Amino acid sequence: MALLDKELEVKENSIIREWSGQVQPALVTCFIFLFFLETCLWVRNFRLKKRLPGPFAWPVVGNAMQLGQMPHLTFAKLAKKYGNVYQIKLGCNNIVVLNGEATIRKALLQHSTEFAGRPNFTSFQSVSGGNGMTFNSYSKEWRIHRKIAQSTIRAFSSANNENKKAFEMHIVAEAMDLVQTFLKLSSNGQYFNPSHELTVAAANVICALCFGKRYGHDEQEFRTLLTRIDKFGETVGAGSLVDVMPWLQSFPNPVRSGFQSFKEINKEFFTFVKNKVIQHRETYNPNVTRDMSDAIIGVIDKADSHTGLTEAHTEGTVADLIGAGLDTVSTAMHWVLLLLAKHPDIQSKLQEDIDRVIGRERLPSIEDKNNLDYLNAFIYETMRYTSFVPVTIPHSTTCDVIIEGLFIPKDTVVFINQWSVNYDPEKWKDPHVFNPSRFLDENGILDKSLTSNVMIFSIGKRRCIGDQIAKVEIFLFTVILLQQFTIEKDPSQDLSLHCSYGLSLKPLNYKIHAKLRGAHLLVKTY
Ligand code: HEM
Repeated sequence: MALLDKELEVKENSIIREWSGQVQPALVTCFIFLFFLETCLWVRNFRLKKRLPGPFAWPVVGNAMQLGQMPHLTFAKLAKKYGNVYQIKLGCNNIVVLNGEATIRKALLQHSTEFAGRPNFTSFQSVSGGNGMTFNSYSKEWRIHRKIAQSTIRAFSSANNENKKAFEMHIVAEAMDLVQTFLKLSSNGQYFNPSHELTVAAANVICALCFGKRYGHDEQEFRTLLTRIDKFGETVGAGSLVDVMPWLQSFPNPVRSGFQSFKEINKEFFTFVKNKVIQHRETYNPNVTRDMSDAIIGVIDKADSHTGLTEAHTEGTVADLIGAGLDTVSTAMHWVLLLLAKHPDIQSKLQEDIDRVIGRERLPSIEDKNNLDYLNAFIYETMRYTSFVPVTIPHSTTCDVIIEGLFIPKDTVVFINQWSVNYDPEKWKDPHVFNPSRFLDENGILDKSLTSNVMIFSIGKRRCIGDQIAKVEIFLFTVILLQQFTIEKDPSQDLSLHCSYGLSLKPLNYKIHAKLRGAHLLVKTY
């Protein structure tokens, strides 16, 4: 038996050797053929001006291997060589990359409809049950959908004084809860990673608006859900390989397992939101609008008009707002704390201003915003310097379009490199230096013509619809934390600006200590 096994083994080995002896040259020939074919096509299209400028794309993978860890930096480098509009290839997909303020403005404002689409990516269909607004392409239905989401946000944050105040109180309440949590985590001189607490705080603001409910910092189920959502942006960010190389799904590899967990995260998150919306539907009273979920149910589910939208879109909209609202604001606050700890001189100056304008006897309010120019400058500089949404969610062209004299066909995927706007050396002196004062004029007043040059919320038809509420949240969280604490870095750690890449850039783990500034903490006033 053993002999037979040995014989079979020998036979198998020789078959494998023979097979690989035939297959390997065939593979190499195939690759060389593909390479020459690709080169000939590239040269022909380039000569016939059928192809936009851009780097040579390798067969099968295109330029995927050239993107590096931080694709937005590679995109900016390539713009120096090929101009502000060029083409790369990821897998078999042609992708146009737009760089620089003038080009991006021209595309997204002057040709707003042409650039308002979203690619038909598989990963996008897993988000918000496939019925959200953010990841769906441009259409008549989509326009109605976006209007509903936009007016719901406005109604609950700025439509009238009463709602403005209620929104402000939600944020102040969360900020004060964060103060208590930081105090606990800093007890006995401890240093802690603020990441999770910031996510809970941001999630609670948007959950309070959408569901009229908030969660405690130590509610385990909520914490687990939020930790998993943290990974969401890695798959939908520009340069993610899941959608452009579908063949990666056919054998075990990190991209495939990343996509599996992306689908699970989305399912879990969407089920959480859907259940809340269903509870709202069951207790819905048309005479009392309790929160954003009720408002959206009222406009989509209960409306007589033929919007083309269904109950599934109601759930998709709420999921969109929560998803977009928590990750971005918490990432912004993550950078704010890191930069405060890294620049104690800037932090002291901010606190001096806060003490002068607000003092220690009352809580800050949104009315203080106009009197705190240096703090506003600090927040704008944080957004510019970190450019933490470096490339927008991928767009696509809704029809053929010509930009900067270059032809882009319908349904082309378009990456918009916001980072290139925020680091343009023509616009910003020493862009790699963190300097909030660049936004102040000689009298220390915020220069609004400069702040409008920071690009982080995108522009045009796909511009972020939560920009105003995000700015209010970031201002109130920052001013309250700075009034109560001095943020100190862990002396045993070098505070680096290294971050992970995805839809948003997130700082890598760091630790801080929140040192109480006064003898006692202001009592809760809500
Ligand atoms: C500092 C915080 C935020 C930043 C930096 C930010 C940035 C962005 C960016 C870059 C986009 C993509 C635009 C594009 O594809 O061209 C976007 C889209 C969006 N944002 Fe925000 N966002 C923030 C906060 C929020 C908040 C708080 C909400 C709502 C609660 C929100 C809701 C949305 C929605 C619904 C979209 C999709 C718009 C569309 O596809 O038409 N965002 N945001």
